[in-house]
Amino acid sequence: MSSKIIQLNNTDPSFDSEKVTQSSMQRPSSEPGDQHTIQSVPYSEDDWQMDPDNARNWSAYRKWTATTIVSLYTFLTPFASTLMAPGLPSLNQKYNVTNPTISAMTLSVFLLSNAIGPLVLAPFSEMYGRTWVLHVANILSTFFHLGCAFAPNVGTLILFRFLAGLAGGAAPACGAGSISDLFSERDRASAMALYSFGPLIGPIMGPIVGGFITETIGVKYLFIFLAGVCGLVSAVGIPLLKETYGPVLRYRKALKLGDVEKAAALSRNIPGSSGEIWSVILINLKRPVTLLSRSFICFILSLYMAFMYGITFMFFTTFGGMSIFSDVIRMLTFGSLYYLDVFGKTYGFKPSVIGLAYLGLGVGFIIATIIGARFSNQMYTYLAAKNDGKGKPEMRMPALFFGSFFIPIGLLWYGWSAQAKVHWIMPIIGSGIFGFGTMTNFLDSLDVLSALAPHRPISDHVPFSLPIQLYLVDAFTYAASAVAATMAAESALVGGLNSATLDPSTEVVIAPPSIYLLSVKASVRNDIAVSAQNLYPKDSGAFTGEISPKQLVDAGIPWVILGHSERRTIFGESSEFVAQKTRAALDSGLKVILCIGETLQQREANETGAVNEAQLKPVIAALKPEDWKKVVIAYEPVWAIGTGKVATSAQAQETQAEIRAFLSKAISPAIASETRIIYGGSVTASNCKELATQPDVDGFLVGGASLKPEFVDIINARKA
Ligand SMILES: O=C[C@H](O)COP(=O)(O)O
Repeated sequence: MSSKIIQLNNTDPSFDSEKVTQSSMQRPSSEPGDQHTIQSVPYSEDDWQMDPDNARNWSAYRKWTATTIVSLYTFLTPFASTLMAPGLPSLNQKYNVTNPTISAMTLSVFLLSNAIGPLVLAPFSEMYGRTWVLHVANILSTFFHLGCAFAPNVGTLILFRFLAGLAGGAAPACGAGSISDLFSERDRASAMALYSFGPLIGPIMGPIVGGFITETIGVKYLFIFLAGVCGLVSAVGIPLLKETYGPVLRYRKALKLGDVEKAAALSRNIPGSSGEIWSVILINLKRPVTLLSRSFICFILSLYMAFMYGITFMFFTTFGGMSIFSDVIRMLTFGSLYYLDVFGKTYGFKPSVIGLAYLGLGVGFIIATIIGARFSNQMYTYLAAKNDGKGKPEMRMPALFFGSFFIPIGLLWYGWSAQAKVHWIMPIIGSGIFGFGTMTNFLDSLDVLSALAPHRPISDHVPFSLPIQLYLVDAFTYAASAVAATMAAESALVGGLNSATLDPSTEVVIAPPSIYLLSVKASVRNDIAVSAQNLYPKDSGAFTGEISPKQLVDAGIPWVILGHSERRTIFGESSEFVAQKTRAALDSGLKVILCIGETLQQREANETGAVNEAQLKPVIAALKPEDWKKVVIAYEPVWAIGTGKVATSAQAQETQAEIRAFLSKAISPAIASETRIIYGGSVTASNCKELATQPDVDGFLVGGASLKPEFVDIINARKA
């Protein structure tokens, strides 16, 4: 056989959300005999929910202090981005810049790197904790802004702006995750409102403050001022903001208590803990594209939010007084420099007073954060109560509709009153109504995403950037806190495989529990296929809880394992039923890993050959000769599965040669020789090499060892 299949069959419940969840609900996971469950959760989720160190159990004062600091960090990024806009002409003069592209780049390079920053920094935040990523990035920002202030030429200025934008990505990467750490879905809206206030107020305050600084003390002080503000926020933030991220807190707590074993087990819940950091970063970089192209919900929400941000920024530019910044936005949004200067030209406000016209918007934002957030929470609670107390992300939607209603009203009010040149307070009131609708809207769009994905940096809602918004959507794969730990395990496992050097002549198929099929498929490298662990042999009908062959095919899953000994013994599946499933799978175009094998009792009674033949016969009867191209037989002696008692290479070879001989006799010698027969049962890195030398062992079905780094060695068993 030219290739073999190594199949990762995750029967270890540290990767199985259902078992982890059950253990947390029904019994302490340290209960004897629950060895699989306790591997990655040494004390249960229930214990952690009650733990005073869990950020959700902190005092209200501590929680709101943390939220305020996070909001301050989040404010800094858009503030830094727009503060220099009014100073652009002076910067052009200072650095002799005549090329408009280079001039625009000094401003916009920040946005570019700020879009990339969260993709790189988010994995770090989940490995080392959110708080220190925020602190370190802000300290670095301070230096980068100073670099801008003292840049000797425009190239250096662009470089430091790029670096400042990159470091500024920490707040979008960690901010919303911190809020989710601190508040449950039900009482998160007000905190999210405070958190979202920074990103919305930042781009408004930036040009106003920037204009004053440029006019009064000079353009260089824009960056010195920024560095000062960042330094100040660090000075307040470092002592006051403590780590909020659960997996890191639990790990640190175990270390502090000197429980090295528990710490080692908990570290498995932290992505990248096995050193595959770059692979995790790569997955993060790919994930927005994957989700944007494969999830309609993510796509449509991202599109909607991008549209809303576009309208908001177009709206800002009509106030007047931010010449270059307004022009850049206008070019990007209208494609021309069509000019509106409502408060400058229509109402004759001086440039320094135009900034005050933004106060109407600010009032709208504040009312939205108070009333809109409360309305959103009440609506959510009401709908959840009607649904037996179970909240759903969609329950945020009515509040979003409510917010959306005020946006056109505000815009019409603003535009009409300005056009009619009625008193200046009227367009300001219109802007307030618009601000109220926008803020309520942002909160609810983000809450929908947040509810879908509480543990990811999802509401990285720094305005301006579609890539950042798309990144938020990454969180969509992380459905609920109960599975977050196992998802982290998935991420680590897939990350480890993605970064490994694998024998190209080995075909690798991984078979996660069904709940992870799609996410694993989306994140695993292309040369590794994904398999289901079971199916039901009907394409339609009322078979609640079962997965049909057609559903697997529709989901792009090419393989399925059938006849595993646990299906046969625990679920009483007969060989006839396994044959029926095999037929249905092949009819749908799936490939099958067909498990057979004897119990210890049967081996001791010398019935191994007869048992294997009896399990194969119904399948042989159900299949046509050409079907066998799509079938791999996995010989798994039941006594070797999960017991640590691997079959000797001689036992495996002898039995698998017998199976091949039987195929030869029952079907044909050609099919017998072409069909791959793999071995499963306590395969490890230390026994795989010898097993792999056997002529009738064409690969392995690996359970427990597939969850460890040694799985890569098993895949490479035939490599010298
Ligand atoms: O499903 C997996 C196989 O049954 C083998 O499991 P194991 O390698 O943990 O013994």
